[in-house]
Amino acid sequence: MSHPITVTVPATTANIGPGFDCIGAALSLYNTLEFSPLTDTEKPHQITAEGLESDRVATDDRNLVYQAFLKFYHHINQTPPPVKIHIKLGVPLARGLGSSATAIVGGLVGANTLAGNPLTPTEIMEMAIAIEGHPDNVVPALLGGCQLSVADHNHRWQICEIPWHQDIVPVVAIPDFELSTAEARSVLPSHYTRADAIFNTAHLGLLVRGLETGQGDWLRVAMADKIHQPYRQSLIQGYDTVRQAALDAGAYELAISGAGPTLLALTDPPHTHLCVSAMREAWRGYNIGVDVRSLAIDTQGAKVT
Ligand SMILES: Nc1ncnc2c1ncn2[C@@H]1O[C@H](COP(=O)(O)OP(=O)(O)OP(=O)(O)O)[C@@H](O)[C@H]1O
Ligand SMILES: N[C@@H](CCO)C(=O)O
Repeated sequence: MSHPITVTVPATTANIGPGFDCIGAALSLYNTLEFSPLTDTEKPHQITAEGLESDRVATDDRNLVYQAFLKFYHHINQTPPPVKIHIKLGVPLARGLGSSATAIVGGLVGANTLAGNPLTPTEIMEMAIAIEGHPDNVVPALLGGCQLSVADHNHRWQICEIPWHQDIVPVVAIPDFELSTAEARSVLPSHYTRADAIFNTAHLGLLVRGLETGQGDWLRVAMADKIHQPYRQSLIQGYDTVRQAALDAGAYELAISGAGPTLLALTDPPHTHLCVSAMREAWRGYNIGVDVRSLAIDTQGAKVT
């Protein structure tokens, strides 16, 4: 490794209502990871972090960027080189905006670049999905855009980009409490009724067409879900109030972003400012600090410079 390498990875919002574990979109909010050689030392790594909540990031062997880095070298049967990793955090941790995906994708892309790109982008994607356990954050984090990921009978992934209409604005309300994905998955049932399966199938189909066309009538209906949101709403104090505030301000609908607790409203440009302030005020009514932002869809995914 001779030159420092910088990998920029976008946040992602997964599920978008009915697309549990299969659809997600990249957002214009980023983590930046710098990889450089570590010389004149016995240590295998030196990990530092700055920015948003950086004191909450492990800087030892448990660091998720480093874990992914190690897994990459194990996969290619090489000894990992001593590495300095500096993390600039823009994506809040454990809030449902794919922070773990940025770490996994960043660690794999950084390692692959340092090693001279022995793995193809598809192989990196497959490794990222295997580490994260589901594709809906890591795939858009890697590729950008809104991505639907479907495994075939041979466990190969078909990745389908869903066009995102330019007039659909994602607004995220990020509260100042964490909800780990593991906890938010632990409350989900293991079986669902046929009615619930049909409900989500129909709504995901409508969501895909709604995102593509920007048709408000479809988007108002399409974000409903029976697989995860009904079970997670009680973990997010203020959910109903924030949702109602967003709808009253003109949002099409609101969904839990990823595993939560961030809430994602989809709206149109004329209602964006109203929506931002309504969601902020609604959560503040619960004495919950909140950072509300209107974002854009990132179209580039992980970038190496
Ligand atoms: N930049 C980072 N460097 C190291 N570890 C990170 C980084 N970002 C996230 N992590 C790890 O990932 C954990 C959060 O993962 P978790 O899956 O619970 O939430 P999330 O990925 O932010 O949300 P979601 O998957 O719902 O979108 C953090 O607590 C931390 O251990
Ligand atoms: N589909 C995942 C996204 C969060 O990692 C979930 O909702 O649990």
